[in-house]
Amino acid sequence: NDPEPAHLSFRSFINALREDGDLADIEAPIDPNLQAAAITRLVYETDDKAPFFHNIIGAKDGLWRILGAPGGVRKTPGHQYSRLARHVALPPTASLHEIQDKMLSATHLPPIEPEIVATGPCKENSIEGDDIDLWSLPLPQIHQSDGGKYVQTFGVHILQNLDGSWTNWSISRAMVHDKNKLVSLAANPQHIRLIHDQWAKEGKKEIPWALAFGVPPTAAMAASMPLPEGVSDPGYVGAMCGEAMKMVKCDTNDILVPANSEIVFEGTLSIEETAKEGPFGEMHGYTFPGKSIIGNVHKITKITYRNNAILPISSCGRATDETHTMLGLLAAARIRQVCQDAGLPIIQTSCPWFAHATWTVLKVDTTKLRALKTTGKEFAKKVGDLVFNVKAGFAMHRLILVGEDIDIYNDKDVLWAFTTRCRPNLDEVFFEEVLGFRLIPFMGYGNGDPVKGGKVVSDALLPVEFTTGQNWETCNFKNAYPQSVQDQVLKDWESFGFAKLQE
Ligand SMILES: Cc1cc2c3c(c1C)C(C)(C)C[C@H]1C[C@@H](c4ccccc4)[C@]4(C(=O)NC(=O)N=C4N2C[C@H](O)[C@H](O)[C@H](O)COP(=O)(O)O)N31
Ligand SMILES: [K+]
Repeated sequence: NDPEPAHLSFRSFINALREDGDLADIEAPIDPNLQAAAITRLVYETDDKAPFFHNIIGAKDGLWRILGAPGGVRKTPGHQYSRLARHVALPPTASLHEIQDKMLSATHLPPIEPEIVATGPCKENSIEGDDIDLWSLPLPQIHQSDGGKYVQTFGVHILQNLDGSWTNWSISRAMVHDKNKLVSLAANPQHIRLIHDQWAKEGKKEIPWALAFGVPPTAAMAASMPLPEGVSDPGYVGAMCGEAMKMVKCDTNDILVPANSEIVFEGTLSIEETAKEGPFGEMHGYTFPGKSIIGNVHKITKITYRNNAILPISSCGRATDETHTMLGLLAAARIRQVCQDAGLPIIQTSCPWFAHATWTVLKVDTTKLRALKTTGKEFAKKVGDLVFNVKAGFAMHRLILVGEDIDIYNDKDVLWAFTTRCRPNLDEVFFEEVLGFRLIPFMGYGNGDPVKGGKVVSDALLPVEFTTGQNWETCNFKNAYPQSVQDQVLKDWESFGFAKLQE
């Protein structure tokens, strides 16, 4: 057991899940080839407990146990997002808005730089140089048609820009390419790509790099979020937590990694060496068998790891997994921040799971909106021009604008507003010149340019919300009857034989 709390220690986080009744301890022998990921996949599709595989077939010398679905959703009413809440030291009843707020809380705070400690649990064991043979490890096969063993689906890549003034953490998939090599996907505008190109421009051949698995949960959340260029994740997370992150230096380069990481791959990201990467079962729910692209090669010089190390995996695909609950939710959070920093009257943003992180719903403060004396067309264009040209908006292809009466974290509310208040075409502003996201099937496997356009802002505000405000009465139980009638109905409800109402 680690002394740190759950948001600062992966092992404490796992213990917290167990205490929440949100962990399935599985002692049976489990095959890392498909079986572990398949169990994890069904956990996502049924909102069940996080699977902790204690007995992975082929594990040796403490490499490794596996935790699946670190960021999954629960079915327990009122506790649906407790696994995410535990990542950021919020109570298990925290809402998605509160989780987003917490992740944005350090936006305008000075960083608290990490504390470098001499050693830590991640240094308990090591494998070096020629002894490194990834093929001898119990590598997970996440989906049957993946192009390789995606050992990396929830570790944190750590890189610095050329002068070391910026340390970037990010989650990007990587599959095993050779006994000591990975190949990863990080395309424009991701920061790994940006840093890679900076070093390439200076004629460098390789970049010092580390990949840390089983990092403090708050670090995994920050790594999943598009912080502004130049904002170092360690200092941001320190400011968020109100204390310095404890980091140790890699043995074979100067990269700092969280001291209590489960497993650390140390090495370099090659500037020139590339290799076939993919296909991989994607966050939008598709694998296109046999379709690979070109990725960057990482060379591992040393592996260090804790006793009985734990590998976290994301068996991503159809909702609801970490690519929706972390990637989508936190990109939406940053979109809120970007809009507010630009003075737009946006009070909340959400990323409905059914939209697989391709939609962001924006709740507008319509009192402030009316003061702008603008129209739906103008406002939609303003929001799109901003959001579709910043990194946080990169993966989003539809923004939906709604008023205060909509609970944007409730799918029924979102779809009711979208289907009844947004006239197709007339109330929509299309963007064909902005950067598009190739991984979405209608882009990468669609009819148009795979990396340009295909975006829209759908104005689901009625014109009256821009002038004098809501002029309708919603036809539902809470709004179409006087309170006295509602009270009477609720009082009689169960005595008439109806089921107890969910709060
Ligand atoms: C939480 C999470 C985020 C992911 C990913 C995954 C998980 C679990 C897996 C399961 C591995 C699937 C793929 C999905 C895949 C993907 C690729 C592009 C866009 C969205 C997803 C990609 C990836 O492979 N490559 C990539 O460039 N970015 C990814 N992100 C998004 C990035 O972590 C996010 O964008 C951050 O902000 C990066 O930091 P930065 O802003 O650059 O400092 N992966
Ligand atoms: K990041």
